[in-house]
Amino acid sequence: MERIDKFSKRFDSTLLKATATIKESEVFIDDSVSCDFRAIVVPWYLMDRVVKKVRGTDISAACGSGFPFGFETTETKAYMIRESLRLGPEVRDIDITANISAMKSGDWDYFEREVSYLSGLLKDVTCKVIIEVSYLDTVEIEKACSILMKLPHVDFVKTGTGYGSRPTTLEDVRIIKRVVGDEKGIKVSGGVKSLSQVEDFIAAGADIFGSSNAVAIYREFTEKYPGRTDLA
Ligand SMILES: O=C[C@H](O)COP(=O)(O)O
Repeated sequence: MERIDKFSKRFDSTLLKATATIKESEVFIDDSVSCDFRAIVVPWYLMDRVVKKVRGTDISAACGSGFPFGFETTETKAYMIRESLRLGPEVRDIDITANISAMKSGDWDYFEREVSYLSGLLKDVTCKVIIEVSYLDTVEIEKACSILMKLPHVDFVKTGTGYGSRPTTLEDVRIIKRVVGDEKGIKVSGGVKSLSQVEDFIAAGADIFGSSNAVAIYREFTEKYPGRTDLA
């Protein structure tokens, strides 16, 4: 797991709502760069703009594969990964959405085969797998995580897309943490809106966050803890 020593580096700052415009994305990218977040995510067809803006920094231009339901064929998802990596070395993260239908069907062989293949394409890039916990029961979350534990190139279990049926809960994170321990990181995403939520999630085992509200949360942090670089 990567070392995090700065609060801003806990955030993948995301703008993925359906109505995101080019202008809004450009302002969003500039604001996110100024906060020095871990990564920036905008609609895929605009990711080249992120790549240009983060060049020369350690901010990652993070791309998705199969967002937001994971329904594409495995080869289509592999193509999305290869296309993303072709944007440049600034793409240091790929967030793969696992096939939610396969998980709900109990087709865990498909889930494992697909994620194993796709994560294998990402040996030098951080690989996160979104399991969209809002649609899973406890047993399904545990099953998905136990499979991800077997896959060496999976770095993070990611909880959601922001398009699920509910925000991630503390209990979701506790369930994941019980299975993955310190072997995999946990990225909480979907409904993360405030600093107090972030503090509670970290206490439950979360490491990093995907949020469309990262700029506001970062400002809340700097106001609440002036002079601090990270949570105690
Ligand atoms: O993948 C990250 C999501 O876009 C986060 O969505 P949200 O912060 O709007 O819930």
